[in-house]
Amino acid sequence: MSSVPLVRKAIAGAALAHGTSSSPNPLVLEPNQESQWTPAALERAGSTLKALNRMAKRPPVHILFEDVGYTVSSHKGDRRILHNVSGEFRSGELTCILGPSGAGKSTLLNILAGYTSNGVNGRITVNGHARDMRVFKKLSSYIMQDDMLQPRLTVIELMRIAANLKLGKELGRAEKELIIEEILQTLGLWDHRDTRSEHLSGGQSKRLSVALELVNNPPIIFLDEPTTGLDIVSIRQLVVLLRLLSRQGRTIICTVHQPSASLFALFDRVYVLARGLCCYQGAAPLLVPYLAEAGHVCPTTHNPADFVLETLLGDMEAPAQLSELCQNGKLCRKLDRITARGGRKPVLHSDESIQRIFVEHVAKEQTQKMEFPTTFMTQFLILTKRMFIQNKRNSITLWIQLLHHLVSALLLGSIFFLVGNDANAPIVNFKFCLSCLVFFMYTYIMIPVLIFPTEVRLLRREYFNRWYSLKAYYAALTFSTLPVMVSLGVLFLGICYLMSGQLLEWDRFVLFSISGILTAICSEGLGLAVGSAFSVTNGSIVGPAAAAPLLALCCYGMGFGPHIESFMKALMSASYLRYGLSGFSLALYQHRETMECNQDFCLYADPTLILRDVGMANDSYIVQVIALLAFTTVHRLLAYFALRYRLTAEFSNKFMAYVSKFLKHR
Ligand SMILES: Nc1ncnc2c1ncn2[C@@H]1O[C@H](COP(=O)(O)OP(=O)(O)OP(=O)(O)O)[C@@H](O)[C@H]1O
Repeated sequence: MSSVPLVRKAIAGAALAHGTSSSPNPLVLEPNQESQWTPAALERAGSTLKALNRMAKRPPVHILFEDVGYTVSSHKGDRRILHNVSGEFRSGELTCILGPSGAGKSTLLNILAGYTSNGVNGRITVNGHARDMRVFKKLSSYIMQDDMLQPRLTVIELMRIAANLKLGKELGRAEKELIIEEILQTLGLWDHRDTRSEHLSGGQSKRLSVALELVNNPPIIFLDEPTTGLDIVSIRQLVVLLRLLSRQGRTIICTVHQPSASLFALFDRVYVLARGLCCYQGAAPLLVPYLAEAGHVCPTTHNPADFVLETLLGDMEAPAQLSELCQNGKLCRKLDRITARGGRKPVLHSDESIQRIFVEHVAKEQTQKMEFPTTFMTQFLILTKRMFIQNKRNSITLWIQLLHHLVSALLLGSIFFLVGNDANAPIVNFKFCLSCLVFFMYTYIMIPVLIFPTEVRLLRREYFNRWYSLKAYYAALTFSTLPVMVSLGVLFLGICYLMSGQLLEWDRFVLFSISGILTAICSEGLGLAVGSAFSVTNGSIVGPAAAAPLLALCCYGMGFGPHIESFMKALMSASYLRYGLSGFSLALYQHRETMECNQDFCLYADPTLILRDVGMANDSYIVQVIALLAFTTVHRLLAYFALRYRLTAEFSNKFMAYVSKFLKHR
């Protein structure tokens, strides 16, 4: 079988991606169009194919699913979203899942990609074997509908990070660079390699999402609504590109809302869903005859994709009727020759050879102990570097933070001006400590509460596609915020300390600063836990609501320290802020000479009396530090687990299932 038509198509796709095509439909070439292809376009397309094929060391993958159903539970009872649909997606084909809004397209894609598994029934096999998610995830990439790109990084930087994380030491630096260049050339992004992701157009962003996932050459790519929000030219470019990639032996499955007639013709296989039922599965050109067979005759001037959607929405009986006709996806309409003109079957390997390659590949993957392509340390270093660069480039946020710390420090310094060594005003100085504590608490709880929910959305695709472990991400996140937090915290405390007239002793200032920074780290952990579990709106309520009782508990007993009730003492020990406040107070008053008294009698000239009356006389500084570290660990573990659950689609479903069970049993 000649490979010339295939190469022609690749050339066409690549040329289109480079904007050099003048053909209205570059994927279908007439013989006399040959001369339109310049040597440069030929060379470029040839090299594109070479590059991607050189990477293609992965097995082709066929996915078969039978009687797949999906049920969600809510307090109103169970709801069936997918009704035992079947189907098959093959290597070398570009498949489109089509259907009206709410038909269950994304749900089916989530199930096939392995993103949803709770509430799912049926069988999914990969090349004849039951799907093993551990292996399958290494073979597939899922580009989600609301996919977001890491901001403040250029296209080439993002590609390098993806290559370093996904390819590890498998390839050297030069080879990685070559692969990156070739992928970007193929996707028409090479000229934009120095553009930051937030400045890319919608179409370029979608193509970059595909480029990032292509780095490790996955044999299966799932894309949920990749064309949403794009103009007609960008949609066409993207679909042509996906078709080119499928021709290299990949299985590409995407959901599409309403493709135009010319776009529809670019898909090899169409899977039509309506009300959770499969209404058609097979070659795109056979959809119209199939509908006619069922009594729905598509006018010749009509777009088949529009017609099928209108039929499914306009005729209440149509989904059930069509589903019965194709046995809910069990029957597939196949074309002997898939392409309309001069093409060939896109299957690149026989089933037996696929089976053999796949079995070998699976065996290899299973013997490899590593869950991710790189070690924890490599992931940690790459992610930390990425976060540092992003933080550094986010100069407005840095300036706002600096201003916030400076203004607050000057304000507090002015309010508590030179109260530090005044024996008449020890309670005022205690309030100064409390104000510093409140500053660290609110600042560092609210930053992650407001920022982290967006970060979770950014993280979702990378985490699901196994770029790195959550532990590495979390460790990098913790580490990357430290330098700014410590520098700004020390600046704030330094200004406050000097203006409030505390004793000018280095050791006291160091202990005072340690308490402040630890309170900030601990508060950030709490903010991360809230930000991981809740949306910005809910988190903005939950964050301060959680902090308020902790704050009340921390300053209980002011003035009657020796008489604090034991149960209140137990409650107070549950507030990490108490340890912060105690740390501040001990740093200022422990082992201190008598304070200045400019009156006849100053009750609190002896600093031990102040500590006694605020209930901290028996506290030890080191215990406060250990307690703050322990709370930091607890908060960060909570945040880690909340994030892990949040990153799986299952979480909300499971949560709703528990709520509904609870309501039913009442
Ligand atoms: N976890 C869930 N809880 C309740 N309903 C759900 C859940 N997941 C999906 N659904 C419902 O299932 C139906 C199918 O949703 P899905 O997102 O798969 O549709 P879709 O075909 O992708 O729609 P669109 O094209 O508009 O994105 C919708 O009615 C949706 O409300």
